[in-house]
Amino acid sequence: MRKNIVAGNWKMNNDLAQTETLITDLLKQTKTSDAEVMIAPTFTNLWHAFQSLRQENIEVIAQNMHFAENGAYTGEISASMLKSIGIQTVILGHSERRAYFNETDASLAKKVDAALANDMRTIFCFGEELADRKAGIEEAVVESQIKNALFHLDAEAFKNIVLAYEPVWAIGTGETASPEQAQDMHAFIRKTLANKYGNAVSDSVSILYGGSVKPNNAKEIFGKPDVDGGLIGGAALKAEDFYAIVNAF
Ligand SMILES: O=C[C@H](O)COP(=O)(O)O
Repeated sequence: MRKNIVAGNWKMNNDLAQTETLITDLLKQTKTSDAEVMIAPTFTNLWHAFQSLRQENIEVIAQNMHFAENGAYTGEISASMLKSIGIQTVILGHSERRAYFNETDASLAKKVDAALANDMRTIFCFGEELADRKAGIEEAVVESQIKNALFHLDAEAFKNIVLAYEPVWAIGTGETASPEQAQDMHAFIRKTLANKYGNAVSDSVSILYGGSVKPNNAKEIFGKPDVDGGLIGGAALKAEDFYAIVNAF
């Protein structure tokens, strides 16, 4: 079902002590919106964060996982390992994973399958680079990322998929897509889904925007009809800023 979601992607930030401090600060905040709240700490802090927040309205999610169930994949973590410590949701396809760790639409399709096979929810990220937007091919790029990684799925699978549109040029740069640019792309994404799966699927999938969302721009971005929340990087590292964004709905 389509929901408002605000997910904080902590990326490779916060050791255990810093994680404890940030969680303490998060628990001091008041939520006034209906948004589902999630945080994605590093793997080493998932168990601690999960234990600290299991009674709270903050879901602890993973930033990545491998597509295999187990085996000789040094340094990797599987869906069932995440499930075994209570993690139900995983971010897949972040542009940093694609850029620095050679993740491709094909490998991401396998990861999505592994998450679904383990009954996990996926926040699937995609988005164009600056050169794509300058060349006017941003919709074609986004369409191919979605098609190549997700269109082998049946309609039922989309109950466990959340989409996150993150234009690469807006991530960590302070340069946000305008609310209109975000809305235009989100409407295009919904149309792409509708063409393949029909309106029942396209209307029910949450589509998040990510890329320099801050307390001072969240309200305008979240006010657009096809924007169902945000995937937040830098601003998720300060509890007050993160909750100002959560409460922007
Ligand atoms: O996963 C989060 C996105 O990469 C956005 O990061 P940012 O809010 O620091 O631009």
